[in-house]
Amino acid sequence: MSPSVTTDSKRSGSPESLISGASLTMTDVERKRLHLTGLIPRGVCSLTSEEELALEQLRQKETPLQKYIYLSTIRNTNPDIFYNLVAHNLKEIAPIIYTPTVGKACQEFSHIYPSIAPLDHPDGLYISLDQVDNIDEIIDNYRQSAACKEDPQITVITDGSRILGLGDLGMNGMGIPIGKLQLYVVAGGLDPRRCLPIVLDFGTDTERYLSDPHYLGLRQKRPADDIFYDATKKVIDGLKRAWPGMFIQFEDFSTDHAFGLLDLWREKVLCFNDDIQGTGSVILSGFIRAVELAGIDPLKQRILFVGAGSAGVGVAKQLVDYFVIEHGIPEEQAKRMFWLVDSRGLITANRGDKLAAHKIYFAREDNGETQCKNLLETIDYVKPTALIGLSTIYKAFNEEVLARINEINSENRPIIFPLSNPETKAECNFEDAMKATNERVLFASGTAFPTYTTKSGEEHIPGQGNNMYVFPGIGLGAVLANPEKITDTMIFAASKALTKSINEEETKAGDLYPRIERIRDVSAQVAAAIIHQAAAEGLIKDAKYLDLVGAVESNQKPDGSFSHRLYEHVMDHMWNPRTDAATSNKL
Ligand SMILES: O=C([O-])CC(=O)C(=O)O
Ligand SMILES: [Mg+2]
Repeated sequence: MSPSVTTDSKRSGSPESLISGASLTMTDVERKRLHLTGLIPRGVCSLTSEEELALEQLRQKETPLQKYIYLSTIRNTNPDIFYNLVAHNLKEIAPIIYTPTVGKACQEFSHIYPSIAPLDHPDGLYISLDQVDNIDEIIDNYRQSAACKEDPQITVITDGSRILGLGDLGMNGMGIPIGKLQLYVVAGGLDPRRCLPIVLDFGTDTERYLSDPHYLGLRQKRPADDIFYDATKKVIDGLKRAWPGMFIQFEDFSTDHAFGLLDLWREKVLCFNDDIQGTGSVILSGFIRAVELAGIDPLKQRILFVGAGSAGVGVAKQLVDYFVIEHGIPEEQAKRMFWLVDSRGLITANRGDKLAAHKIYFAREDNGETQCKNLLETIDYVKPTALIGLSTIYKAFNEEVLARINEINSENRPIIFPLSNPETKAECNFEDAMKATNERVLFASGTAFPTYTTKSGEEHIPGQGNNMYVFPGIGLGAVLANPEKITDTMIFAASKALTKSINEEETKAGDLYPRIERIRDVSAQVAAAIIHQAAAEGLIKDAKYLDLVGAVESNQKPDGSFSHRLYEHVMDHMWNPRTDAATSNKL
C-alpha cells in the first residue's frame, strides 16, 4: 500500500504508480515479466521526458477547451505525468483545469464526456434523484471498481445548481468536483486515489440542457425543497455509514441550499462549504492585507458589497467577524461598516419587499427615507472606501463607477475586489481598475487577470482571491487530524495563516496574496493553522496531534508562524506523484 495523507507516520513521495497498466517507463525486465516485449516501442522513456512531451502536446492545442480535454485524457491514462505536469506548470495549467476553463468544460460536459470518460475507472459518483434510495449499492459499486483502492478521505459534492457564476448546469456541474479535487492533490498534497468527486444529479431548471439531445443528466426539473433535503440526507447518511471520517466539501449549490445544507450538517459531520466559508476566508485574508495598506484607520472603512447571494453574504459576515475579533469592537458597530446591494438596490429594512432570510442580517436601518435603486446612487450615498463584487454582473464596476470610487478615495488607496468568476462575469478587470485609480488600487479578483505594467515600467501581479488558497489546506488539516467538525474560528485561523504566509519578496511588491507557485507551502501553513485551532477548541482526539500542537505552543515564533514540528509533519504527509528519482529507487 502506498503512503498517502493518513494519520499514520509514513512519509509521502509515493514511488508506486497510480495505474497498474503498461508504461513506457518500464525496464526490459518489467516488460518481460508483464509479457509486453514487442507490444510497445523498444525505447524506454523517463517520466521527465514523458512530461516534457505532454507539455509540448498541450501547448499545441489551440483552444483552452482542447487543452482541458487533452489534460483530462492524460489524467485518466497517466496520472503521475498529469500531476507532475500540473505541479511544475501551475500558473499555466491552473486556469485550464480550474477557473475559468473548467466553467466552459462544465457547460460542454455532456458533449465532451464520451471522449474523456474513464468508464472502467470511474471518476466519481453520479447519484441521480431517482436512485438515492440505492445509495448503499452505488457506494458498493464504487468500492468494487478499479478506481477505489482505498477508502476515500475527501469528497467534493455539488448538485450543479450554481456552477461558478454560470447558473444551473445540472449534472454537467461534475466538472467542478473533479477540478477542485485535482487542486486538492496538487496544492494540498491529498492522495488522488482517496479523493471522490460526487454530483447529485437532481435535474436542472435550465431549458438548454433539458432540450439538448446529448445531455447526460436526469431530464427533469429540480425538486421542491423537502425532496431536495430528504434526498441529500440519504446520500450523506450513506456516505457516513460507508466512510465515517470522510471530509465533505459542499460546492456550488444554489444560495439557499448552500446555507441550508451547511446549517443542517456543520455540527453533525466533518464538512465545510467552499463558496461560503472558503471564499470568505480568502477574501478576508486579502482584505486584512488591503486594510493594512489602505492608509486609513481600519475602523473608518466603509464597505460596499455588490451582490448578496451565498458568497456575498458569507464573505461579508466573515469581514464582520474580523473587525469584532481583531479590532475588538461590538458586532453591531462592525455590522454598520457594511452596505449590501442586490438587484433591487441598497438592502434596507424598509425597502418594501420581503428580504430573503440570509439578507436580513445586513439590511440597513439607518437610511430613513433614502432608498438607492442602483449602484451609482448607492455609491454617492455610502461613499465607500472598499467595493466588493460578488454579483456575477460583467463590468458592473464600469468606468463611471470606478471614477467615482477614485474621487471618493483621493486621500487613501481604494480597495476594489471584483470577485465574480469566470472572467465573463467579473465586475471589472485589473487594467481598468489600475487606470481609473492612478494605479493606486488595492485589487483582488475571483478570476486571474494579466499582469499590468505601470507607467513607470513596474510589473504588478493582481491578487486572485480565489478559494484555492485555503480549501486545499483546510481539507488537508481535516483529513490529517480528523477534528470533530470545522468551526468558524478554524476558518478564521485559515485566513490569518494565509495572510501570514506572504513572504518578504511578496510583501515588498505590496501583494495581497502569495504567489500561486508557492501554493503547497501555503496549504501546509493553512493546514497547520486548522489543526492548531481545532486542538485549541478540543475537537481533536488523536494524541499525536495534541502532542504536535503542544510542541507548537512551546516553539511558536513571535509572529505566530508555523515553522515547527506541526508544519513539518503536515509537509511530510503530503502526497507526491512518482518521479524519475523515485522510479529508479524502485527498480
Ligand atoms: O471555483 C472557483 O474558482 C471559485 C468558486 O468556488 C466559485 O466561484 O464557485
Ligand atoms: Mg465554488
